[in-house]
Amino acid sequence: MPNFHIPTTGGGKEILKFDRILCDVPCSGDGTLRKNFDVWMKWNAANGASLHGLQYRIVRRGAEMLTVGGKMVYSTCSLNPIEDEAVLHRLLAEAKGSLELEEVSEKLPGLKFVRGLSSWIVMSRDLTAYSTPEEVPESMKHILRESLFPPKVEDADKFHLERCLRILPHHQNTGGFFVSVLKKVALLPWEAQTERKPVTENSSADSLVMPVGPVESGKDNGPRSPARKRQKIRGFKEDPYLFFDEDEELWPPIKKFYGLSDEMDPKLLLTRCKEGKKKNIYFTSPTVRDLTRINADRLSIINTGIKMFARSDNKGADCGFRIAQEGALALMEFMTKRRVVVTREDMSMLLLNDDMDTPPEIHKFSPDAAKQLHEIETGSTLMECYEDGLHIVVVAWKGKTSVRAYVAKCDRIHYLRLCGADLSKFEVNKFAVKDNQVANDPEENDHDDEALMDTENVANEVKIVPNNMDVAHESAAEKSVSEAVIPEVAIEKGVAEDNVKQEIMEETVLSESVDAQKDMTAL
Ligand SMILES: C[S@@+](CC[C@H](N)C(=O)[O-])C[C@H]1O[C@@H](n2cnc3c(N)ncnc32)[C@H](O)[C@@H]1O
Repeated sequence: MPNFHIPTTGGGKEILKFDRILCDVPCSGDGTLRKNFDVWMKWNAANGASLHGLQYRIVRRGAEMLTVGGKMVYSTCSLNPIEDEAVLHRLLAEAKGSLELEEVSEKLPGLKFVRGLSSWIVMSRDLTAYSTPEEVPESMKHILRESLFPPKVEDADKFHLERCLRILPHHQNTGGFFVSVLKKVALLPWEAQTERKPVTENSSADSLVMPVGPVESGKDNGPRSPARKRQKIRGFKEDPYLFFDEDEELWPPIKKFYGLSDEMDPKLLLTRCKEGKKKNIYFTSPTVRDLTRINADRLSIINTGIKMFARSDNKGADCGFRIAQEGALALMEFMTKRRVVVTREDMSMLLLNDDMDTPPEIHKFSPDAAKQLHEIETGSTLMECYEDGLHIVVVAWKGKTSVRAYVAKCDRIHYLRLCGADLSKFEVNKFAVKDNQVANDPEENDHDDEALMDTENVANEVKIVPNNMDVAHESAAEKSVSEAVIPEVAIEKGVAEDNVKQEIMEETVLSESVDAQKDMTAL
Protein backbone atom coordinates (compact mmCIF):
# COMPACT_ATOMS: atom_id res chain seq x y z
CA MET A 1 0.00 0.00 0.00
CA PRO A 2 1.62 3.26 -1.04
CA ASN A 3 1.59 6.39 1.08
CA PHE A 4 -1.30 8.81 0.79
CA HIS A 5 -0.70 12.51 1.05
CA ILE A 6 -2.99 14.83 3.02
CA PRO A 7 -3.01 18.62 3.08
CA THR A 8 -1.69 20.31 6.19
CA THR A 9 -3.24 23.42 7.68
CA GLY A 10 -0.24 25.45 6.53
CA GLY A 11 -0.97 24.58 2.87
CA GLY A 12 1.65 21.81 2.59
CA LYS A 13 1.20 18.05 2.49
CA GLU A 14 2.06 15.22 4.80
CA ILE A 15 1.73 11.46 4.81
CA LEU A 16 -1.59 10.12 6.02
CA LYS A 17 -1.47 7.77 8.99
CA PHE A 18 -4.42 5.55 9.89
CA ASP A 19 -6.18 5.12 13.26
CA ARG A 20 -7.41 1.62 12.45
CA ILE A 21 -6.07 -1.02 10.04
CA LEU A 22 -7.28 -4.51 9.29
CA CYS A 23 -4.64 -6.92 7.98
CA ASP A 24 -6.64 -10.00 7.03
CA VAL A 25 -3.74 -11.47 5.14
CA PRO A 26 -3.56 -14.14 2.44
CA CYS A 27 -2.92 -17.48 4.14
CA SER A 28 -2.95 -21.24 3.60
CA GLY A 29 -6.58 -21.29 4.75
CA ASP A 30 -6.13 -24.49 6.73
CA GLY A 31 -8.68 -23.22 9.25
CA THR A 32 -11.32 -23.57 6.54
CA LEU A 33 -10.76 -27.27 5.91
CA ARG A 34 -14.29 -28.15 6.91
CA LYS A 35 -15.72 -26.20 4.01
CA ASN A 36 -12.82 -26.20 1.55
CA PHE A 37 -12.20 -29.68 0.29
CA ASP A 38 -9.21 -28.39 -1.67
CA VAL A 39 -7.27 -27.72 1.53
CA TRP A 40 -7.07 -31.45 2.24
CA MET A 41 -5.48 -32.12 -1.13
CA LYS A 42 -3.05 -29.23 -1.13
CA TRP A 43 -1.91 -29.08 2.49
CA ASN A 44 1.68 -29.77 3.35
CA ALA A 45 3.82 -28.84 6.33
CA ALA A 46 5.79 -26.22 4.37
CA ASN A 47 2.81 -24.12 3.22
CA GLY A 48 3.13 -21.81 6.18
CA ALA A 49 6.83 -21.19 5.60
CA SER A 50 6.17 -20.02 2.05
CA LEU A 51 3.52 -17.50 3.15
CA HIS A 52 5.18 -16.23 6.31
CA GLY A 53 7.35 -13.66 4.49
CA LEU A 54 4.48 -12.07 2.58
CA GLN A 55 2.31 -11.99 5.70
CA TYR A 56 5.10 -10.34 7.65
CA ARG A 57 5.64 -7.69 4.99
CA ILE A 58 1.96 -6.83 4.84
CA VAL A 59 1.57 -6.47 8.61
CA ARG A 60 4.86 -4.58 8.86
CA ARG A 61 3.66 -2.13 6.22
CA GLY A 62 0.41 -1.85 8.18
CA ALA A 63 2.37 -0.95 11.30
CA GLU A 64 4.14 1.79 9.33
CA MET A 65 0.85 3.23 8.11
CA LEU A 66 -0.62 3.24 11.62
CA THR A 67 -0.62 6.39 13.69
CA VAL A 68 0.86 6.30 17.19
CA GLY A 69 -2.07 5.29 19.41
CA GLY A 70 -3.72 3.49 16.49
CA LYS A 71 -4.76 -0.16 16.45
CA MET A 72 -4.34 -2.88 13.87
CA VAL A 73 -5.96 -6.29 13.64
CA TYR A 74 -3.83 -9.12 12.27
CA SER A 75 -5.90 -12.13 11.31
CA THR A 76 -5.74 -15.29 9.21
CA CYS A 77 -7.96 -18.28 8.62
CA SER A 78 -5.02 -20.54 9.33
CA LEU A 79 -4.15 -22.19 12.64
CA ASN A 80 -0.53 -22.69 11.68
CA PRO A 81 1.65 -20.73 14.16
CA ILE A 82 4.15 -20.04 11.37
CA GLU A 83 1.48 -17.85 9.71
CA ASP A 84 0.20 -16.46 12.99
CA GLU A 85 2.28 -16.07 16.14
CA ALA A 86 5.60 -16.37 14.26
CA VAL A 87 4.68 -13.40 12.05
CA LEU A 88 3.70 -11.33 15.07
CA HIS A 89 6.73 -12.38 17.07
CA ARG A 90 9.00 -11.28 14.23
CA LEU A 91 7.33 -7.88 13.99
CA LEU A 92 7.15 -7.35 17.76
CA ALA A 93 10.83 -8.21 18.12
CA GLU A 94 11.77 -5.67 15.45
CA ALA A 95 9.39 -3.06 16.84
CA LYS A 96 11.33 -3.07 20.13
CA GLY A 97 8.35 -2.16 22.30
CA SER A 98 6.72 0.30 19.88
CA LEU A 99 3.96 -2.25 19.17
CA GLU A 100 2.04 -4.19 21.79
CA LEU A 101 -0.47 -6.99 21.59
CA GLU A 102 -3.74 -5.94 23.23
CA GLU A 103 -5.76 -8.10 25.59
CA VAL A 104 -9.08 -8.34 23.76
CA SER A 105 -10.56 -11.54 25.16
CA GLU A 106 -13.18 -9.58 27.12
CA LYS A 107 -14.39 -7.68 24.08
CA LEU A 108 -16.65 -10.44 22.85
CA PRO A 109 -18.22 -12.06 25.90
CA GLY A 110 -19.19 -15.66 25.26
CA LEU A 111 -16.77 -16.21 22.39
CA LYS A 112 -14.97 -19.53 22.80
CA PHE A 113 -11.27 -19.55 21.96
CA VAL A 114 -7.89 -20.77 23.11
CA ARG A 115 -4.99 -18.43 23.73
CA GLY A 116 -2.08 -17.77 21.37
CA LEU A 117 1.00 -20.00 21.47
CA SER A 118 4.45 -19.04 22.67
CA SER A 119 6.15 -22.26 21.59
CA TRP A 120 5.83 -24.47 18.52
CA ILE A 121 7.93 -26.65 16.28
CA VAL A 122 8.85 -25.98 12.66
CA MET A 123 8.46 -28.71 10.06
CA SER A 124 9.86 -29.26 6.61
CA ARG A 125 7.75 -30.56 3.78
CA ASP A 126 8.91 -34.11 4.51
CA LEU A 127 7.61 -33.76 8.09
CA THR A 128 10.99 -33.49 9.79
CA ALA A 129 10.48 -31.43 12.95
CA TYR A 130 12.94 -28.82 14.25
CA SER A 131 12.69 -27.15 17.64
CA THR A 132 15.42 -24.54 17.19
CA PRO A 133 16.97 -22.78 14.16
CA GLU A 134 20.30 -24.37 14.98
CA GLU A 135 18.89 -27.82 14.22
CA VAL A 136 18.00 -26.87 10.64
CA PRO A 137 20.50 -28.30 8.11
CA GLU A 138 22.41 -25.74 6.04
CA SER A 139 20.63 -26.83 2.86
CA MET A 140 17.23 -25.97 4.41
CA LYS A 141 18.13 -22.69 6.09
CA HIS A 142 16.83 -20.53 3.24
CA ILE A 143 13.37 -22.11 3.66
CA LEU A 144 13.14 -22.77 7.40
CA ARG A 145 14.47 -19.39 8.48
CA GLU A 146 15.07 -18.23 11.98
CA SER A 147 12.00 -16.01 11.98
CA LEU A 148 9.70 -19.05 11.77
CA PHE A 149 10.80 -20.22 15.21
CA PRO A 150 9.21 -19.28 18.53
CA PRO A 151 10.81 -16.82 20.96
CA LYS A 152 13.44 -18.17 23.32
CA VAL A 153 11.82 -19.49 26.51
CA GLU A 154 13.38 -16.74 28.61
CA ASP A 155 12.03 -14.02 26.23
CA ALA A 156 8.62 -15.47 25.57
CA ASP A 157 6.73 -13.59 28.28
CA LYS A 158 7.54 -10.14 27.00
CA PHE A 159 5.76 -10.62 23.67
CA HIS A 160 2.42 -11.65 25.24
CA LEU A 161 1.56 -13.94 22.37
CA GLU A 162 -1.06 -15.46 24.69
CA ARG A 163 -3.15 -12.34 23.96
CA CYS A 164 -3.86 -13.69 20.46
CA LEU A 165 -7.13 -15.56 20.02
CA ARG A 166 -7.31 -18.96 18.30
CA ILE A 167 -10.85 -19.87 17.39
CA LEU A 168 -11.07 -23.58 16.71
CA PRO A 169 -13.69 -25.08 14.40
CA HIS A 170 -15.43 -27.12 17.11
CA HIS A 171 -15.72 -24.16 19.51
CA GLN A 172 -18.62 -22.45 17.78
CA ASN A 173 -19.13 -24.82 14.85
CA THR A 174 -17.35 -22.40 12.49
CA GLY A 175 -14.14 -22.29 10.51
CA GLY A 176 -10.85 -21.97 12.37
CA PHE A 177 -9.62 -18.39 12.77
CA PHE A 178 -6.70 -16.53 14.27
CA VAL A 179 -7.10 -12.94 15.41
CA SER A 180 -4.99 -10.45 17.30
CA VAL A 181 -4.98 -6.70 17.95
CA LEU A 182 -1.79 -4.66 17.92
CA LYS A 183 -1.49 -1.17 19.38
CA LYS A 184 1.19 1.24 18.24
CA VAL A 185 2.51 2.94 21.34
CA ALA A 186 5.48 4.77 19.76
CA LEU A 187 7.10 5.32 16.37
CA LEU A 188 8.70 2.15 15.00
CA PRO A 189 12.48 2.17 15.47
CA TRP A 190 13.13 2.62 11.74
CA GLU A 191 10.51 5.39 11.55
CA ALA A 192 11.98 7.18 14.54
CA GLN A 193 15.34 7.27 12.72
CA THR A 194 13.93 9.37 9.90
CA GLU A 195 12.81 12.75 11.14
CA ARG A 196 9.24 13.47 10.02
CA LYS A 197 9.43 16.24 7.49
CA PRO A 198 6.62 17.79 5.49
CA VAL A 199 6.42 16.31 1.98
CA THR A 200 7.90 18.48 -0.73
CA GLU A 201 7.65 18.08 -4.49
CA ASN A 202 11.13 16.60 -4.63
CA SER A 203 11.19 14.55 -1.47
CA SER A 204 11.43 10.79 -1.87
CA ALA A 205 8.13 10.27 -0.06
CA ASP A 206 6.42 12.17 -2.84
CA SER A 207 7.14 9.55 -5.47
CA LEU A 208 5.39 6.24 -5.51
CA VAL A 209 7.65 4.44 -3.12
CA MET A 210 6.80 1.24 -1.36
CA PRO A 211 8.60 1.62 1.92
CA VAL A 212 8.09 -1.98 2.90
CA GLY A 213 10.23 -4.59 4.55
CA PRO A 214 13.20 -6.42 3.18
CA VAL A 215 12.98 -8.61 0.12
CA GLU A 216 13.41 -12.07 1.47
CA SER A 217 15.61 -13.85 -0.93
CA GLY A 218 18.13 -16.11 0.62
CA LYS A 219 19.15 -14.82 3.99
CA ASP A 220 16.88 -12.59 5.92
CA ASN A 221 17.83 -8.98 6.18
CA GLY A 222 16.69 -6.34 8.63
CA PRO A 223 14.43 -3.33 8.13
CA ARG A 224 15.51 -1.43 5.13
CA SER A 225 16.04 2.21 4.48
CA PRO A 226 12.84 4.09 3.65
CA ALA A 227 14.63 5.98 0.89
CA ARG A 228 14.80 2.92 -1.38
CA LYS A 229 12.56 3.52 -4.37
CA ARG A 230 10.30 1.01 -5.99
CA GLN A 231 9.07 0.75 -9.49
CA LYS A 232 6.04 2.88 -10.34
CA ILE A 233 2.82 0.96 -10.78
CA ARG A 234 1.78 1.19 -14.37
CA GLY A 235 -1.70 0.45 -15.34
CA PHE A 236 -5.07 1.73 -16.24
CA LYS A 237 -6.18 5.18 -17.07
CA GLU A 238 -9.23 5.68 -14.94
CA ASP A 239 -11.89 8.24 -15.79
CA PRO A 240 -11.10 11.48 -13.98
CA TYR A 241 -12.71 12.58 -10.72
CA LEU A 242 -14.34 15.90 -11.51
CA PHE A 243 -15.67 17.68 -8.44
CA PHE A 244 -18.38 20.31 -8.81
CA ASP A 245 -17.28 23.97 -8.60
CA GLU A 246 -19.31 26.76 -7.06
CA ASP A 247 -20.90 27.51 -10.42
CA GLU A 248 -21.69 23.94 -11.60
CA GLU A 249 -24.75 24.39 -13.79
CA LEU A 250 -26.31 21.03 -12.84
CA TRP A 251 -26.50 21.96 -9.18
CA PRO A 252 -29.22 24.68 -8.94
CA PRO A 253 -31.98 22.60 -10.61
CA ILE A 254 -31.12 19.54 -8.48
CA LYS A 255 -31.00 21.63 -5.32
CA LYS A 256 -34.35 23.23 -6.10
CA PHE A 257 -36.12 20.04 -7.17
CA TYR A 258 -35.23 18.10 -4.00
CA GLY A 259 -35.35 21.16 -1.70
CA LEU A 260 -31.76 20.57 -0.57
CA SER A 261 -30.63 22.76 2.31
CA ASP A 262 -27.66 25.11 2.07
CA GLU A 263 -25.80 22.74 4.37
CA MET A 264 -25.24 20.34 1.54
CA ASP A 265 -21.89 21.29 0.01
CA PRO A 266 -22.05 20.76 -3.78
CA LYS A 267 -18.26 20.73 -3.87
CA LEU A 268 -18.46 17.24 -2.36
CA LEU A 269 -20.20 15.98 -5.50
CA LEU A 270 -18.26 14.56 -8.40
CA THR A 271 -18.76 13.05 -11.84
CA ARG A 272 -16.53 10.84 -13.94
CA CYS A 273 -17.47 12.22 -17.39
CA LYS A 274 -15.19 14.80 -18.92
CA GLU A 275 -17.24 15.23 -22.04
CA GLY A 276 -20.87 14.73 -22.92
CA LYS A 277 -23.80 14.21 -20.61
CA LYS A 278 -22.97 13.39 -17.04
CA LYS A 279 -24.39 9.99 -16.12
CA ASN A 280 -23.95 9.58 -12.40
CA ILE A 281 -23.16 11.98 -9.58
CA TYR A 282 -21.23 10.68 -6.57
CA PHE A 283 -20.96 12.11 -3.05
CA THR A 284 -17.87 12.01 -0.85
CA SER A 285 -16.77 13.40 2.49
CA PRO A 286 -14.42 16.41 2.67
CA THR A 287 -11.53 14.13 3.72
CA VAL A 288 -12.00 11.72 0.83
CA ARG A 289 -12.32 14.63 -1.61
CA ASP A 290 -9.02 16.10 -0.41
CA LEU A 291 -7.33 12.69 -0.55
CA THR A 292 -8.63 12.07 -4.06
CA ARG A 293 -7.46 15.45 -5.29
CA ILE A 294 -4.09 15.56 -3.67
CA ASN A 295 -3.15 12.01 -4.70
CA ALA A 296 -4.59 12.15 -8.21
CA ASP A 297 -1.21 12.10 -9.94
CA ARG A 298 0.28 9.46 -7.70
CA LEU A 299 -2.43 6.86 -7.33
CA SER A 300 -4.79 5.19 -9.70
CA ILE A 301 -8.00 5.39 -7.70
CA ILE A 302 -10.57 2.96 -9.06
CA ASN A 303 -13.67 4.09 -7.27
CA THR A 304 -14.73 6.53 -4.61
CA GLY A 305 -17.85 8.10 -3.16
CA ILE A 306 -21.38 6.80 -3.09
CA LYS A 307 -23.67 7.10 -6.07
CA MET A 308 -26.19 9.77 -5.13
CA PHE A 309 -27.89 10.73 -8.41
CA ALA A 310 -28.36 8.94 -11.73
CA ARG A 311 -29.38 10.63 -14.96
CA SER A 312 -33.00 10.06 -15.83
CA ASP A 313 -34.18 11.25 -19.18
CA ASN A 314 -37.84 11.16 -18.31
CA LYS A 315 -39.72 14.01 -19.83
CA GLY A 316 -41.18 16.35 -17.29
CA ALA A 317 -40.40 19.21 -15.00
CA ASP A 318 -37.83 17.28 -12.96
CA CYS A 319 -34.13 18.14 -12.76
CA GLY A 320 -32.90 15.34 -15.01
CA PHE A 321 -31.44 13.26 -12.16
CA ARG A 322 -33.16 10.68 -9.99
CA ILE A 323 -31.94 9.70 -6.54
CA ALA A 324 -29.82 6.53 -6.43
CA GLN A 325 -30.75 4.10 -3.65
CA GLU A 326 -27.08 3.88 -2.59
CA GLY A 327 -27.00 7.58 -1.69
CA ALA A 328 -30.55 7.95 -0.36
CA LEU A 329 -29.69 7.88 3.36
CA ALA A 330 -26.90 10.45 2.97
CA LEU A 331 -29.09 12.71 0.83
CA MET A 332 -32.20 12.67 2.99
CA GLU A 333 -30.36 14.54 5.72
CA PHE A 334 -30.47 17.60 3.43
CA MET A 335 -33.81 16.99 1.70
CA THR A 336 -36.75 19.22 2.63
CA LYS A 337 -39.01 18.11 -0.25
CA ARG A 338 -40.13 14.93 -2.03
CA ARG A 339 -40.19 12.77 1.10
CA VAL A 340 -43.27 10.67 1.70
CA VAL A 341 -43.87 8.85 4.98
CA VAL A 342 -45.86 5.65 4.49
CA THR A 343 -47.27 2.85 6.63
CA ARG A 344 -45.81 -0.63 6.80
CA GLU A 345 -48.65 -1.93 4.60
CA ASP A 346 -47.92 0.82 2.04
CA MET A 347 -44.24 -0.12 1.98
CA SER A 348 -45.06 -3.83 1.56
CA MET A 349 -47.47 -3.07 -1.30
CA LEU A 350 -44.90 -0.87 -3.05
CA LEU A 351 -42.10 -3.42 -2.79
CA LEU A 352 -44.19 -6.51 -3.50
CA ASN A 353 -45.23 -4.99 -6.76
CA ASP A 354 -42.26 -5.80 -8.92
CA ASP A 355 -44.29 -5.94 -12.09
CA MET A 356 -43.01 -2.87 -13.91
CA ASP A 357 -46.18 -2.54 -16.00
CA THR A 358 -48.62 -2.20 -13.17
CA PRO A 359 -47.09 -0.24 -10.30
CA PRO A 360 -49.42 0.41 -7.36
CA GLU A 361 -51.84 3.26 -7.91
CA ILE A 362 -51.74 6.21 -5.57
CA HIS A 363 -55.33 5.75 -4.37
CA LYS A 364 -54.39 2.28 -3.03
CA PHE A 365 -51.99 3.81 -0.48
CA SER A 366 -53.19 4.78 2.99
CA PRO A 367 -55.08 8.14 2.95
CA ASP A 368 -52.24 10.11 4.50
CA ALA A 369 -49.59 8.70 2.12
CA ALA A 370 -51.91 9.24 -0.87
CA LYS A 371 -52.41 12.86 0.17
CA GLN A 372 -48.65 13.47 0.38
CA LEU A 373 -48.12 11.80 -2.99
CA HIS A 374 -50.76 13.94 -4.68
CA GLU A 375 -49.03 17.06 -3.41
CA ILE A 376 -45.72 16.42 -5.16
CA GLU A 377 -44.80 16.71 -8.80
CA THR A 378 -43.85 13.72 -10.91
CA GLY A 379 -40.31 12.48 -10.39
CA SER A 380 -37.89 10.76 -8.05
CA THR A 381 -39.11 10.53 -4.44
CA LEU A 382 -38.13 8.96 -1.14
CA MET A 383 -40.64 6.62 0.50
CA GLU A 384 -39.97 6.28 4.21
CA CYS A 385 -41.41 3.91 6.77
CA TYR A 386 -40.83 4.24 10.49
CA GLU A 387 -43.66 2.13 11.85
CA ASP A 388 -43.06 -0.58 14.47
CA GLY A 389 -39.39 0.34 14.90
CA LEU A 390 -38.70 0.00 11.17
CA HIS A 391 -36.41 2.44 9.41
CA ILE A 392 -36.79 1.81 5.70
CA VAL A 393 -36.04 4.41 3.05
CA VAL A 394 -36.43 3.49 -0.59
CA VAL A 395 -36.21 5.44 -3.80
CA ALA A 396 -39.36 5.51 -5.92
CA TRP A 397 -40.68 7.22 -9.03
CA LYS A 398 -43.87 9.13 -8.43
CA GLY A 399 -45.90 9.12 -11.62
CA LYS A 400 -49.19 10.89 -12.33
CA THR A 401 -51.33 8.09 -10.93
CA SER A 402 -48.96 5.48 -9.57
CA VAL A 403 -45.66 4.96 -7.71
CA ARG A 404 -42.90 2.55 -8.63
CA ALA A 405 -40.02 1.45 -6.38
CA TYR A 406 -36.51 1.81 -7.83
CA VAL A 407 -34.92 -0.86 -5.68
CA ALA A 408 -32.78 -3.85 -6.66
CA LYS A 409 -34.47 -7.21 -6.16
CA CYS A 410 -32.20 -8.36 -3.33
CA ASP A 411 -32.80 -5.13 -1.38
CA ARG A 412 -36.50 -5.39 -2.10
CA ILE A 413 -36.62 -8.88 -0.59
CA HIS A 414 -34.61 -7.72 2.43
CA TYR A 415 -36.96 -4.80 3.15
CA LEU A 416 -40.02 -6.98 2.61
CA ARG A 417 -38.65 -9.45 5.12
CA LEU A 418 -38.23 -6.59 7.62
CA CYS A 419 -41.84 -5.60 6.96
CA GLY A 420 -42.96 -9.16 7.69
CA ALA A 421 -44.52 -9.41 4.22
CA ASP A 422 -45.40 -12.62 2.41
CA LEU A 423 -42.26 -13.53 0.45
CA SER A 424 -43.51 -16.74 -1.10
CA LYS A 425 -43.47 -15.30 -4.63
CA PHE A 426 -39.70 -14.74 -4.34
CA GLU A 427 -38.90 -18.09 -2.78
CA VAL A 428 -38.42 -20.16 -5.88
CA ASN A 429 -36.01 -23.07 -5.65
CA LYS A 430 -34.23 -22.85 -9.01
CA PHE A 431 -32.80 -26.34 -8.67
CA ALA A 432 -36.17 -27.93 -7.94
CA VAL A 433 -37.69 -26.13 -10.95
CA LYS A 434 -34.88 -27.37 -13.17
CA ASP A 435 -35.23 -30.94 -11.83
CA ASN A 436 -38.95 -30.85 -12.54
CA GLN A 437 -38.35 -29.64 -16.06
CA VAL A 438 -35.83 -32.37 -16.69
CA ALA A 439 -38.07 -35.05 -15.22
CA ASN A 440 -41.02 -33.97 -17.36
CA ASP A 441 -39.19 -33.36 -20.61
CA PRO A 442 -37.55 -36.36 -22.33
CA GLU A 443 -35.71 -34.08 -24.77
CA GLU A 444 -34.30 -32.10 -21.91
CA ASN A 445 -33.08 -35.43 -20.51
CA ASP A 446 -31.20 -36.17 -23.73
CA HIS A 447 -29.53 -32.80 -23.73
CA ASP A 448 -28.54 -33.20 -20.18
CA ASP A 449 -26.69 -36.42 -20.86
CA GLU A 450 -24.70 -34.61 -23.51
CA ALA A 451 -24.05 -31.73 -21.19
CA LEU A 452 -22.83 -34.16 -18.57
CA MET A 453 -20.41 -35.71 -21.02
CA ASP A 454 -19.10 -32.28 -21.88
CA THR A 455 -18.59 -31.53 -18.23
CA GLU A 456 -16.58 -34.68 -17.80
CA ASN A 457 -14.34 -33.75 -20.72
CA VAL A 458 -13.84 -30.28 -19.38
CA ALA A 459 -12.89 -31.73 -16.02
CA ASN A 460 -9.97 -33.44 -17.69
CA GLU A 461 -8.69 -30.27 -19.20
CA VAL A 462 -6.54 -27.77 -17.39
CA LYS A 463 -8.42 -25.58 -14.97
CA ILE A 464 -6.77 -22.63 -13.33
CA VAL A 465 -7.98 -21.47 -9.97
CA PRO A 466 -6.56 -18.79 -7.73
CA ASN A 467 -4.97 -20.52 -4.80
CA ASN A 468 -2.51 -19.01 -2.43
CA MET A 469 -1.32 -22.38 -1.21
CA ASP A 470 0.67 -23.40 -4.22
CA VAL A 471 4.25 -23.72 -3.12
CA ALA A 472 5.34 -23.70 -6.76
CA HIS A 473 4.80 -19.99 -6.50
CA GLU A 474 6.82 -19.41 -3.40
CA SER A 475 8.99 -17.12 -5.41
CA ALA A 476 6.11 -14.70 -6.01
CA ALA A 477 5.40 -14.67 -2.29
CA GLU A 478 9.03 -13.96 -1.65
CA LYS A 479 9.03 -10.77 -3.70
CA SER A 480 8.38 -7.36 -2.28
CA VAL A 481 4.83 -6.30 -1.49
CA SER A 482 4.73 -4.10 -4.56
CA GLU A 483 5.55 -7.03 -6.80
CA ALA A 484 3.93 -9.77 -4.80
CA VAL A 485 0.43 -8.67 -5.64
CA ILE A 486 0.67 -11.52 -8.14
CA PRO A 487 -1.76 -14.11 -6.86
CA GLU A 488 -0.48 -17.62 -6.81
CA VAL A 489 -2.27 -20.11 -9.00
CA ALA A 490 -2.62 -23.82 -8.91
CA ILE A 491 -3.58 -26.38 -11.46
CA GLU A 492 -6.70 -27.84 -9.94
CA LYS A 493 -7.10 -30.89 -12.09
CA GLY A 494 -5.80 -31.87 -15.45
CA VAL A 495 -4.00 -34.12 -17.84
CA ALA A 496 -2.18 -31.47 -19.87
CA GLU A 497 1.55 -31.63 -20.27
CA ASP A 498 3.59 -29.63 -17.80
CA ASN A 499 4.72 -27.08 -20.36
CA VAL A 500 1.13 -26.36 -21.36
CA LYS A 501 0.26 -25.88 -17.69
CA GLN A 502 3.20 -23.56 -17.32
CA GLU A 503 2.12 -21.41 -20.26
CA ILE A 504 -1.40 -21.07 -18.95
CA MET A 505 -0.18 -20.32 -15.46
CA GLU A 506 2.04 -17.56 -16.75
CA GLU A 507 -0.77 -16.04 -18.73
CA THR A 508 -3.09 -16.12 -15.73
CA VAL A 509 -0.48 -14.68 -13.41
CA LEU A 510 -0.01 -11.79 -15.82
CA SER A 511 -3.65 -10.92 -16.20
CA GLU A 512 -4.42 -11.46 -12.51
CA SER A 513 -1.51 -9.34 -11.41
CA VAL A 514 -2.88 -6.42 -13.40
CA ASP A 515 -6.24 -6.84 -11.64
CA ALA A 516 -4.55 -7.16 -8.30
CA GLN A 517 -2.63 -3.95 -8.94
CA LYS A 518 -5.91 -2.22 -9.64
CA ASP A 519 -7.32 -3.55 -6.37
CA MET A 520 -4.26 -2.45 -4.47
CA THR A 521 -4.80 1.18 -5.28
CA ALA A 522 -8.58 1.25 -5.02
CA LEU A 523 -9.75 3.64 -2.35
C1 LIG B 1 -8.10 -13.41 3.49
S1 LIG B 1 -8.29 -12.39 2.11
C2 LIG B 1 -8.99 -10.94 2.76
C3 LIG B 1 -10.46 -11.05 2.76
C4 LIG B 1 -11.15 -9.76 3.16
N1 LIG B 1 -10.87 -9.45 4.55
C5 LIG B 1 -12.63 -9.90 2.94
O1 LIG B 1 -13.37 -10.02 3.90
O2 LIG B 1 -13.06 -9.92 1.78
C6 LIG B 1 -6.68 -11.90 1.76
C7 LIG B 1 -6.60 -10.85 0.70
O3 LIG B 1 -5.25 -10.52 0.47
C8 LIG B 1 -5.09 -10.19 -0.88
N2 LIG B 1 -3.67 -10.34 -1.26
C9 LIG B 1 -3.06 -11.39 -1.83
N3 LIG B 1 -1.77 -11.12 -2.03
C10 LIG B 1 -1.54 -9.87 -1.58
C11 LIG B 1 -0.41 -9.01 -1.53
N4 LIG B 1 0.74 -9.41 -1.99
N5 LIG B 1 -0.56 -7.79 -1.02
C12 LIG B 1 -1.75 -7.39 -0.54
N6 LIG B 1 -2.86 -8.14 -0.55
C13 LIG B 1 -2.76 -9.37 -1.07
C14 LIG B 1 -5.97 -11.18 -1.59
O4 LIG B 1 -6.36 -10.68 -2.82
C15 LIG B 1 -7.14 -11.29 -0.65
O5 LIG B 1 -8.15 -10.40 -1.01
